[in-house]
Amino acid sequence: MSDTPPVPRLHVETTRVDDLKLLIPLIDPRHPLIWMRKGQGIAGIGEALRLEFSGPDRMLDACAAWKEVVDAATVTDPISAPGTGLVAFGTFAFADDSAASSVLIVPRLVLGKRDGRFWITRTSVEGEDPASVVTPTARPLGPEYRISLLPGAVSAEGFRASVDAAIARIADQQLSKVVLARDLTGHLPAGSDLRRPLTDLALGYPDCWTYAVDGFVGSSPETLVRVDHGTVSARVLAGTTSRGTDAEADQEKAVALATSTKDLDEHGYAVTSVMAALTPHSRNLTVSEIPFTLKLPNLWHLASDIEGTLSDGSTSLDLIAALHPTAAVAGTPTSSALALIHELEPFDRGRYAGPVGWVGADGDGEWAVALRSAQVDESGDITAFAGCGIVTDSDPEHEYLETKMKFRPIVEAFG
Ligand SMILES: C=C(O[C@@H]1C=C(C(=O)O)C=C[C@H]1O)C(=O)O
Repeated sequence: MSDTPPVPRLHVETTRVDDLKLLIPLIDPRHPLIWMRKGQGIAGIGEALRLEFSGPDRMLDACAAWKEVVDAATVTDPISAPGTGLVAFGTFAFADDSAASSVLIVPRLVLGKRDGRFWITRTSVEGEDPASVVTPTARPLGPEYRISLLPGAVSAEGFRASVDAAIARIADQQLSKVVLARDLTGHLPAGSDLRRPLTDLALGYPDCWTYAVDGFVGSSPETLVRVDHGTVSARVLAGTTSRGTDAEADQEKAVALATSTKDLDEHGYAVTSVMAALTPHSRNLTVSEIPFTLKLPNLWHLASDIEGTLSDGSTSLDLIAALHPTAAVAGTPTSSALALIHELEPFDRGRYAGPVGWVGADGDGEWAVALRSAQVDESGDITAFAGCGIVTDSDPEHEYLETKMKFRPIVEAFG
């Protein structure tokens, strides 16, 4: 079921600018919109249009609604690069029955930087004075704050017990892999400036997608899908180990991960699920022959890059609908894994592990799996989730420690 307002006519104009310094100081402290990696990306200010979706068809409904918005819009875009012209930032709930809304937001103003090019896109709704969309200036960050995030619905013992239960189901051959998460919760002081944690995430995790959409913030290393002028790509992650305490130990960790049967199995399920979802929409789909080790400040992941050519004109929204949920965040087979998640996780994942990113007028876009994330509500309540893939050889204590590593970006950005 979706709840979409009538489609307004948007007037969108992109202009090239000489330079844009840092994006984060320009955005709204309470309602930041950002998508960036390696210092490049797009930042949004205000809302020209907000579309909300829910239910099992939330992504397909978003595809249909976005087509209507695009058809009704007038777009002037002399640059025509990823992120210029009409764009919407989006975040989608993980589960079909989630109480969390899924949204597409077209900002009034988008500021972008990519490959040495800088631009501003102004969007007004028909009938409005386009001059009312003013260019922002950098605002100093609000007061510093540090909060603690503590176990919410699931304690450490509770999580280990769920992992045990999942291992038993796998031993029973009810499924091959399931991804189980636990939650941390906290409360932000009134008026907290969300640009502070976002700055920490963007600087601390430059190789990850730092995002903020509708109070949902984080830094994800996993590209669900990227569509750019007919090419489709994805980065699949699954299989994790801690960083070593010195260079030699670190290298040993990476080698052990790359040769661990347990992690390679876990990774294989995730790659297979992405290949199966993309194959009907692509040709020449290739995947790294063997997974490589991806080094992040807090951990190592096993990673595979997938690339191909779009064969059926799908938009990035069509593809997130086809891909979600991959075995990196649900399990294998998908339906049994989702049923077990429902049974063992006593919470709604909200937008955690769902698609987060942006879509353009031509359907191109970049979407990450919303990992290393936190949802900040208007009241200041904050909820974060982290999970890990459970397979037959998993060990509950080890998996618990893995969630701790995965919480680190968010815990340190807010703490
Ligand atoms: C589920 C998460 O991460 C996913 C699970 C991984 C694993 O089990 O090794 C690795 C990367 C992600 O695909 C998370 O960060 O919460």
